[in-house]
Amino acid sequence: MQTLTVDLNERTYPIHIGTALLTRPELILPHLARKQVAIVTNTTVAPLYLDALSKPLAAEGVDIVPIILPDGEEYKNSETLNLVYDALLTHHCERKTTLIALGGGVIGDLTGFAAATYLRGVPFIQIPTTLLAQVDSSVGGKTGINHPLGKNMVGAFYQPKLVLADTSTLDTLDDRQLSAGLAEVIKYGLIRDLPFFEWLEQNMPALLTRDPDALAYAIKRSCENKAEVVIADEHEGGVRALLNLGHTFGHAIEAGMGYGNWLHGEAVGAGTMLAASLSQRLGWISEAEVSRIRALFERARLPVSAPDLGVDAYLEHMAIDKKVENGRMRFVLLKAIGAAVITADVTEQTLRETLRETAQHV
Ligand SMILES: NC(=O)c1ccc[n+]([C@@H]2O[C@H](COP(=O)([O-])OP(=O)(O)OC[C@H]3O[C@@H](n4cnc5c(N)ncnc54)[C@H](O)[C@@H]3O)[C@@H](O)[C@H]2O)c1
Ligand SMILES: O=C(O)C(=O)C[C@@H](O)[C@H](O)[C@H](O)COP(=O)(O)O
Ligand SMILES: [Zn+2]
Repeated sequence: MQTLTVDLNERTYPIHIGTALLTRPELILPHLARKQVAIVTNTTVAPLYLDALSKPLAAEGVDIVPIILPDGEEYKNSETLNLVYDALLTHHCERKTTLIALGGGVIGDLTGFAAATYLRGVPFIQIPTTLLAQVDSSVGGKTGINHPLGKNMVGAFYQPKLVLADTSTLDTLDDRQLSAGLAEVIKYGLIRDLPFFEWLEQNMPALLTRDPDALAYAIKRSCENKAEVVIADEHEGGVRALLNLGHTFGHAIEAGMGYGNWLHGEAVGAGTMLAASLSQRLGWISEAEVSRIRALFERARLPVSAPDLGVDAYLEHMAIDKKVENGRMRFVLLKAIGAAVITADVTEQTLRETLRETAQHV
């Protein structure tokens, strides 16, 4: 097992990464304020991993409240959040009850927001079971739910007490979901870590065939990158926005296509290609660099062309992006592979030209 630390003063917490961690209650017990946990999961993950997590904890005298939600991005909303509050209240969960998120990013984001708001805040633990959740969503404390008008529009910054990334759970993940997770892995290389990008170019076949050492390294390096950014800027006053590369376009794709139709990672992949193309139009990166980025996404089996929602529909979705400041959109763009910046210096004409590319790819 490898352990990283997200150093945030009184909110500091460990990320444990390794195999067969789910069944080790000794990793969880020190982080419980009392011996009661509510395990929030979904109808897909519960039959796979709920018992493996619950039974060893119950054997240590922990009272378990299982909360099993419907599965899908389309359920990351206020109705499902209310189901969590209902269950917590029905079972008399208290301020020292710990919420455990067992699942992918949807469960993690929603459970984290429930924890931030139930009784004005209860402790929570992230047990991510998708690659995407292990490399990104379980770390850093962004929690929340979707609104019909926009992704993650209601939420809170609320850090977990512990992240337990059991890489054995990835054995049951399908290939499409594995690729979706790789989109966020590639993101770290693009925004701040050229050597990691180069490592990914060398090791993509090993990742796709689920070589355990390659996966463990990719997860660790991703979490190190994410932790460094979050430590520098927990509440996204500045540099944290770089973690949003590809997301301004990507969130528009997810909402515009209907939540769940494009996976988050797929939308980030296609959105990152639009960000790369926009960076090229501004003269910041070369055509050769754009091709190199496209080649890596293609090898990760991710879409590199965005759907044709229509330019105006894209602009409408993007106008309510969380990075908008004084009514102006701000974009995360590339100065080079491994060097992202945030800028508001994009004319509507350049943006429209970039978005018109989407129509050419369908
Ligand atoms: N908070 C953050 O910083 C952050 C970062 C990135 C993404 N996100 C959010 O995360 C969400 C995407 O997360 P995701 O890609 O994990 O999707 P997801 O949570 O929908 O999980 C993908 C699918 O895999 C299933 N699953 C989970 N674990 C499994 C396992 N071990 N074996 C088999 N099936 C399994 C799930 O039930 C689901 O059907 C989006 O809502 C996105 O906005 C948040
Ligand atoms: O942790 C962050 O910061 C990120 O931006 C990580 C993203 O991968 C993630 O999808 C996040 O939820 C997007 O942030 P949002 O603020 O645009 O919802
Ligand atoms: Zn993301």
